[in-house]
Amino acid sequence: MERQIEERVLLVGVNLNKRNEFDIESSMEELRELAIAANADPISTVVQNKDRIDSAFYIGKGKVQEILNYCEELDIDTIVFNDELTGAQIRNIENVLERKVIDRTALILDIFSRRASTKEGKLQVELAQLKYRLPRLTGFGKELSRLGGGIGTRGPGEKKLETDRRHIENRIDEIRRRLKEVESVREIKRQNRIDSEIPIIALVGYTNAGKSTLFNELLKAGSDYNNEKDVYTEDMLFATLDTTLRKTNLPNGQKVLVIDTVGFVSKLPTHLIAAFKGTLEEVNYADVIVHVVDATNSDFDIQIKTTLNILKDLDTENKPIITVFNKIDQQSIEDIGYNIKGEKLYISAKKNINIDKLFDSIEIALEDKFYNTKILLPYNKSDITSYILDNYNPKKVSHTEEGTFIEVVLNKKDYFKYKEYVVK
Ligand SMILES: Nc1nc2c(ncn2[C@@H]2O[C@H](COP(=O)(O)OP(=O)(O)OP(=O)(O)O)[C@@H](O)[C@H]2O)c(=O)[nH]1
Ligand SMILES: [Mg+2]
Repeated sequence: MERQIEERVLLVGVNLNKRNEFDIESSMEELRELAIAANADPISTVVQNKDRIDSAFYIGKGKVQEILNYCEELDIDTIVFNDELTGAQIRNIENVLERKVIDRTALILDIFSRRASTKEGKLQVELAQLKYRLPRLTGFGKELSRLGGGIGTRGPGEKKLETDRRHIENRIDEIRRRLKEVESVREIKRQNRIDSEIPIIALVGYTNAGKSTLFNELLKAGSDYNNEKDVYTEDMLFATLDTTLRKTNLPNGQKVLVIDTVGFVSKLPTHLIAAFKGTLEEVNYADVIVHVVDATNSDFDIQIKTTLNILKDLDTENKPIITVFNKIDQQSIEDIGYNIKGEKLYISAKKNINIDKLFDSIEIALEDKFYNTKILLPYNKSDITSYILDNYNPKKVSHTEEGTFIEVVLNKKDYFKYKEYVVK
């Protein structure tokens, strides 16, 4: 475990009063939760109303002086800004405050660097961190870190982030090469999955919506469910960072793959979106997308928009989307009243409310790719019988005089291949 650093942080934001954005209180609250997720201790918040961002200081220069007083009074180690800063802004502010200054992007990258667990995830986070750092090299005064570490100084694993341009460029090249290798392995696996024609259900949505909780709940219906394989869930932003993919079966017996994905957040750093496109690409191959929404969050409408925008970027527009308003155990349906295209359901992943309805909707969405089949295989066709028993989860198997009778949901390819054995 990493040594616990009690980094005392001050959160700073600018209220531009733009429409269609989070209101500033929600945005600052989200920044506070992000700071907690990075193990920091958010001590206080400062917001300035402004018409536009100051190009030299982000906030007004006078405000920076005011913040210096807070920093001394409150014994602040680090100041976290709610938007991405330029290298010059970081340098200018650090010169006045004589403390480490980081922005929302560095904060998010820091959380990701602590949590990424797969080889690919770690490489992607490091790449995103280095690309973020490259144009800001002069802005980072490592010596200003009063704790000798903390947010913005960590890389995945134990590695210290590099500060030398040439080293960074070399490291970026090396990571790119290594990522290519990992990607080619993933491409082979993906091709195998496409060939096996097992349909894919992808759970997507804003961070903390309940995707992982729903993932575990959906897998419970599977015939070989084992709770030791449950994924991690937590009331915290970015509990999940790596895509998890698991095989299971629907109540109708049909085999499926379910994927749990990283959550989205507003102002997701562009480098990180690029980096995580790799793992999110799995969503491109999904047959159904289940968009999980936290119905108890007062900003769920903006969270929906943020998610849909990122999905659009991923080229998933022609896929069926089922929107599930989750946490309905804590929110009345009448209060939701949100208009959205496609199918809507109200569920609780935690309290198992309406999960059966979600299964029905998923089965219907997959219907045209699959056939509810009754098949009778003579005993001299035992190779076909074994193939079906190995690859499907039949609803019923019985041995009759004429052969093995199987009731099963077959995929299109197999249905037509074995059509001569289908019984009405
Ligand atoms: N009351 C209530 N809480 C829920 C429900 N579903 C999930 N939660 C809680 O919401 C929090 C977040 O759940 P997760 O499943 O980790 O959410 P996630 O979408 O995977 O979040 P990230 O991986 O961080 O993006 C946890 O504390 C869950 O226990 C629900 O139906 N009702
Ligand atoms: Mg999760």
